[in-house]
Amino acid sequence: MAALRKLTPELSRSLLRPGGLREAVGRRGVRVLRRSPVRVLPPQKERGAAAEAQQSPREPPPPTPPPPAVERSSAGPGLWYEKAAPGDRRLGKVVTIAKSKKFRDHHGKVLLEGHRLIKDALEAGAVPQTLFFSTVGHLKELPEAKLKRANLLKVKFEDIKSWSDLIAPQGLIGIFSKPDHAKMSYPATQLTSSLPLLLILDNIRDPGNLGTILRSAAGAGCEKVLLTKGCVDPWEPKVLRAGMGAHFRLPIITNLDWESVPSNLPAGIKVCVADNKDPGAQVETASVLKGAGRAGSAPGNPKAPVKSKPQAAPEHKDKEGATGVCVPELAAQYYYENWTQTPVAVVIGGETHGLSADALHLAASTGGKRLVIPVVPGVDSLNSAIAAGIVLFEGKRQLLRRHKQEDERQKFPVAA
Ligand SMILES: C[S@@+](CC[C@H](N)C(=O)[O-])C[C@H]1O[C@@H](n2cnc3c(N)ncnc32)[C@H](O)[C@@H]1O
Repeated sequence: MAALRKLTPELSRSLLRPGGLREAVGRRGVRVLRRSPVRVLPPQKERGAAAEAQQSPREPPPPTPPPPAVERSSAGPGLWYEKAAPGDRRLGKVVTIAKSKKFRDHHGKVLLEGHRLIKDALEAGAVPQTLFFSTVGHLKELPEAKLKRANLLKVKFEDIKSWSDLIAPQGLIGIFSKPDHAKMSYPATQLTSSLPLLLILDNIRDPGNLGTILRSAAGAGCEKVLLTKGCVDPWEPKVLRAGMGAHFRLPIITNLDWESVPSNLPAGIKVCVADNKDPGAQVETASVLKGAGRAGSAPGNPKAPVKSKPQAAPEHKDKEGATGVCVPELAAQYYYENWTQTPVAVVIGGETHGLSADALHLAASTGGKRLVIPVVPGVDSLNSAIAAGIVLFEGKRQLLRRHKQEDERQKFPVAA
């Protein structure tokens, strides 16, 4: 009976509600209340009255649950950030993006780590989506205006450390929309130092090499870099790390097939190839299999046996009967002899197979040459990044010297 008395106020409240209640007997003989499975709604007016009755001061409606708590703090005017709860799924995404090219391509997102890289990216106009940081101080060092549309998420340094690839993580990682070179604005100093010198990369597979080459290209003042299909993704974390910000200093055009390379080059360009192949061997084998490895050592005398005019050789079959793609003959010269004209491009071959037949055809069609870095006989080819550095900085030296000579001719014209 005591239990029944306890229920009485609840029962009376329930009876006020439309739809009615029915009583049922509980397991231990105590009457408990159950909602009727069928609710008959009164006409609209009565429902309003019932609602009013529910909202009377004596009968307050049950409080609506509050929205999920999001702790937001200010990092400056108009700059709000959240604190990540343990197990926040956005943190997991970071790792996925970092590791999967497929994910990066599919979602059009890239991962950038470290203060300097993120600052460079923001200044070049890259669009941040989410920024993970461990202290508010990190945000203060970045251009504030560029952060306003990003999700800012404060996480524990230990978490960043556990995702980070860096030896000394800085506590700052960002997910950005994949930058579009056509929409980037590169640093003024880079633009004013830019030379009519382009770089084409042919199957560079190693992330460390690609990053190092991009860094050298930016340092030499290259106008842009073209990456043919087969090169490693430049947005891979290891490439970004080795690139040291080069990605945001000059246009990098990716995933090109050889047919579309010429349309990405300025008109009238000469394309040269950096080549470790011994031109002496070229006389005997005017054609090589497409993609097959070629002689690895640099020549003693690169000029001796080659013809100066490039010409395409016909297709042939090799000993095993596989159809080969013929490569044209190209004149060879040492890299330190004059090869620059305005504009000029250099192709660097891949680590495994060296220069492709496509690269050699492009060079032949533009009147380009093989550029040879002489090495001690018996020493194998140079690392692609080292070769790129040597050739690019020599190209820079030649272009600047020519520029200086032209300047002097204009200042002090020789009287006819
Ligand atoms: C590691 S090498 C390629 C080795 C490859 N196994 C071959 O035999 O061709 C990669 C690229 O670096 C450049 N390179 C390496 N050594 C060079 C040299 N001595 N002179 C000019 N370019 C060189 C070439 O563009 C070459 O295709």
